[in-house]
Amino acid sequence: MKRLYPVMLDIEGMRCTVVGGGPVAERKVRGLLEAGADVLIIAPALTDGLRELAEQGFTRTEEREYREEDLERAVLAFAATSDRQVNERVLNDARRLGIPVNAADDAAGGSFVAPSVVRRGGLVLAVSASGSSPALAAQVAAELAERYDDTYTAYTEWLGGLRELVKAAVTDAAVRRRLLRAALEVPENEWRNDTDAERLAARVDNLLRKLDGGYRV
Ligand SMILES: C[C@@]1(CC(=O)O)C2=NC(=C\c3[nH]c(c(CCC(=O)O)c3CC(=O)O)Cc3[nH]c(c(CC(=O)O)c3CCC(=O)O)/C=C3\N/C(=C\2)[C@@H](CCC(=O)O)[C@]3(C)CC(=O)O)/[C@H]1CCC(=O)O
Ligand SMILES: NC(=O)c1ccc[n+]([C@@H]2O[C@H](COP(=O)([O-])OP(=O)(O)OC[C@H]3O[C@@H](n4cnc5c(N)ncnc54)[C@H](O)[C@@H]3O)[C@@H](O)[C@H]2O)c1
Repeated sequence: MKRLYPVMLDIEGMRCTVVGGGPVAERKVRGLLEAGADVLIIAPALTDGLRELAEQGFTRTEEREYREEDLERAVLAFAATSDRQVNERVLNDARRLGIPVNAADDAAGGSFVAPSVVRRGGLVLAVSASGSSPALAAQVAAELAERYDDTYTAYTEWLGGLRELVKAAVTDAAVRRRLLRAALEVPENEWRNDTDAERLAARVDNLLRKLDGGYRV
């Protein structure tokens, strides 16, 4: 089994080429669109879902067989056809061009695998079994989706706003760290009230005062 290195890529506005137009390609395309990618789909036949996305202008689509030029300017490539030889060509072309490539039909053949993903605003949970069991990855992600409900969308936003303030106001790194950890103890009924900049600033002040030693900015 490969030892994989996880990353969270910023692909907003960047060209990602998906070769194939079946249900597997559709799943990849939807994930790419959630990250704001500029998706190009190459396939002679498309699922209804992919056709709809193209008609609504969310993707560019070429209804034909793959050729190497399709990878031009791509930052990511996906080989998701049902034809092993075509997928192999996509893998080789992408490698030659230095583009990271996903092989939907071969866990070991690509340069990255697609994890199962749960999004809660800024909180993104990605689960992989490194190709050994996509079903397990999906099951664990479903469990996480229950554990981390939609509350985490607003919670992550609150934490992000608070952290910006703290980074600007607290110069001591050790204090900053303790404060940001203490922020995780603030109960939901309290952080929900921090609806404007003034209340958020008061929260930072309050957390600072509660730290050992009564440190204040
Ligand atoms: C996570 C997820 C993300 C996504 O696709 O976006 C994903 N597969 C999902 C579902 C799924 N895929 C398959 C089943 C049937 C049950 C089973 O076989 O287990 C189910 C379950 C279902 O459908 O319920 C069959 C399958 N998958 C691969 C092969 C080829 C091979 O193994 O060689 C075959 C055999 C095909 C055949 O038999 O012909 C290959 C890959 N699938 C991966 C990802 C990568 C490794 C991920 C990892 O292990 O961490 C990897 C290597 C390549 C890649 O695509 O990146 C998505 C769940 C999304 C969600 O629901 O959240
Ligand atoms: N990674 C995964 O999660 C996963 C899950 C199940 C299956 N698979 C694998 O992924 C493959 C694709 O699955 P699917 O269910 O989407 O298949 P599918 O048969 O529904 O679709 C295959 C697609 O490939 C396109 N295609 C064929 N030749 C092409 C070419 N020369 N150029 C461009 N496009 C071409 C077809 O037009 C079609 O859109 C399967 O063969 C299987 O090996 C992967």
